[in-house]
Amino acid sequence: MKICLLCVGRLSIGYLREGAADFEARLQRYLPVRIVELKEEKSGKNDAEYIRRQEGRRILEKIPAGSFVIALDERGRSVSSEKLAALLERHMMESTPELTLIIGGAYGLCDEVKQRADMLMSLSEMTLTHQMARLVLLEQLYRGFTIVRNEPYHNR
Ligand SMILES: C[S@@+](CC[C@H](N)C(=O)[O-])C[C@H]1O[C@@H](n2cnc3c(N)ncnc32)[C@H](O)[C@@H]1O
Repeated sequence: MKICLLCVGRLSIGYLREGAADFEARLQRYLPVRIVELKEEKSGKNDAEYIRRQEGRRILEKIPAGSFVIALDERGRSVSSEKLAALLERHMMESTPELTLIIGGAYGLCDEVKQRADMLMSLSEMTLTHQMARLVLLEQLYRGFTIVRNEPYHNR
């Protein structure tokens, strides 16, 4: 199995870039990880729906065929680290070719992307910046694999 992260926007903050690179490198020990950064829509500044739709179009074009799609949304299903680990393990056992996780831009994800997703997942009920969400997600994926492999990282 491979992991693809589709992210609207870049990591412009140094400490988040550094943290994300660290967890991405740790994750690569378990499986190939590809991070695709998509352009943030700059036009239509006061039209959130237009921005979401434009960014949504770019996201939908990049979803790899045959992948299981998880869209990140604060209103999605909240899962514990153990449940995320179980989900990762299940997809590896079922030979899912690719897990695609999507992080939206400043105005979130459009309905078309949410409908395309197989699951909407929340990292917290609180709203994170898309840059913070990327770091938290990478850490949780790494944590998930250490749980699957029973490696020392997650202390319960
Ligand atoms: C600044 S947030 C967008 C907030 C937007 N107002 C909304 O209602 O979705 C940018 C992106 O980060 C991700 N994100 C932020 N907080 C999150 C959370 N608590 N759980 C899951 N994803 C989150 C989502 O993918 C979201 O589209």
